[in-house]
This record gives sequence, C-alpha cells and structure tokens, in this order.
Amino acid sequence: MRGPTTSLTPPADAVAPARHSGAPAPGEPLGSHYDHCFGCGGKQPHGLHLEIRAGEGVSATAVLTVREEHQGAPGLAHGGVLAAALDETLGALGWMLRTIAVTGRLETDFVRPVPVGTELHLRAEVTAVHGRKIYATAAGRAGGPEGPLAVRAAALFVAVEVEHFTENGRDEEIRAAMADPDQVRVVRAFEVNP
Ligand SMILES: CCCCCCCC/C=C\CCCCCCCC(=O)SCCNC(=O)CCNC(=O)[C@H](O)C(C)(C)COP(=O)(O)OP(=O)(O)OC[C@H]1O[C@@H](n2cnc3c(N)ncnc32)[C@H](O)[C@@H]1OP(=O)(O)O
Repeated sequence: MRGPTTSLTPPADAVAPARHSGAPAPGEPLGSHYDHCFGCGGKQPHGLHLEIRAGEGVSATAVLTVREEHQGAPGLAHGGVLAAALDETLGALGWMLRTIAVTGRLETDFVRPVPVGTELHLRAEVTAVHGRKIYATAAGRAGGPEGPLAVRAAALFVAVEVEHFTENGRDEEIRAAMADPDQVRVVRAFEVNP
C-alpha cells in the first residue's frame, strides 16, 4: 500500500487558489473557528488568542506576542509554540476558501531565536490546490510585517467534512459544540461552499 506523498511541492496539474466571494475584506478579522481552540479560542485560558485577519488574495495575517508562558529556553520562545502559531494562521486560510481543512503536514524552519516580548507578525497564504490538498506557506517576522524572518513553514492541508470532527472528537465537547448556536453558524458558513 502506498503511503501519503511527503512532498510539499504541488503537482504539475495543481490549480491556483480561488478566494471565496464571501471571504472578509483584507484587514477584517476572520473570527475563531472554535471558542476553545488553543490557537484562536477566546474561551481557552491557556491559548495563544490569535486574532487572525483576512489578507489580500488567499492569505491571512496575525500577530503573536510572545509571553513568559511561551518560553522553551530562558527568555526565548518554545519552537512548538511558534509552530502552533504558524499552524493556526495556516489553518485559518480555510476561511478564505470556505473549506474546512486540517493540517496533514507542517514543515517548520526556525531561522532565528525569538525573545519573550517579541511581536511576531505572521502571514500565511495558499499557493496551490490539488483536489482535497491545499498547499500553503507561512512566515513569522519579528517586530513588524517587514521585520527579520524568524520562522517559516510549508504545509499541506487536507479538506475534510464536518464528520471529521463529529466522528473523532470526544463526545462531551462535540455535544457542547453542536448545542452552541455560534458554533453551528461557523460550520454552516463553511458548508455554503459551492
Ligand atoms: C458541530 C461540531 C463541529 C466542529 C467543527 C469545528 C469547525 C471547524 C472549522 C475549521 C477547522 C480548522 C482547524 C484548524 C486548526 C489548526 C490546524 C490544525 O492543527 S488541524 C489538527 C491537526 N491535524 C490533524 O489532526 C489531521 C489528522 N490527520 C487526518 O485526519 C488524516 O490523515 C487526513 C484528513 C489529513 C487525511 O486523511 P484522509 O483519509 O481524509 O485522506 P488521504 O487519502 O489519506 O489523503 C488525501 C490526500 O492528501 C495526501 N496527504 C495526506 N496526508 C499527508 C501528509 N502528511 N503529507 C503529504 N500528503 C498527505 C494524501 O497522499 C492524499 O493525496 P492524493 O489525493 O492521493 O494525491
């Protein structure tokens, strides 16, 4: 049996991504896909609380302020926290395509150390789409959108149906999510994808 291809290079017959007509205008917040999400959830006390905004084309931006609780080494951000911030910003690109998609592969380059207190400016964009596969890249720059490159990632997201969550998530949280009208609205927003 053949396993998944590990290449993050889109195949030759991949197509350019199309920004969904209902995607928010550049600069507008995309909103959280789940209140308790570690990356973007407002009700997640341990989370990164990223406020992700629509960018031009099929892109999104966010700013992570590196806090004491994000340390790996004294005064420096933990690489896994930075990867999580990249993953979340990349994951929000689904809003721009109106496709629910999860990370299949995430490759991260840590280019320079990121001190506590840094405002890390994150930008992610979809580069190509091939069937259910969404190819994307992201970068995090220190201090501003044009600041020095600190981290970058290449990723492959895979489009899934809502059943990916309802069939795999723990019952307790799934039941609560399905009973939350705001959560149901989020899912419906994705389901309008033509
Ligand atoms: C009312 C309740 C509602 C709740 C809903 C909430 C709203 C949700 C809204 C928005 C959510 C956004 C969330 C963003 C959060 C941030 C992002 C994350 O952290 S996501 C979490 C981490 N990721 C996972 O947990 C995935 C775990 N993996 C899987 O579930 C599967 O492996 C999955 C879905 C990725 C693929 O499995 P397959 O069975 O569906 O599909 P196959 O056939 O294996 O793959 C499809 C294609 O993709 C390639 N592929 C798959 N995995 C690959 C990999 N690792 N590397 C390269 N290619 C891969 C394969 O080779 C195949 O390509 P070929 O069509 O043959 O060309």
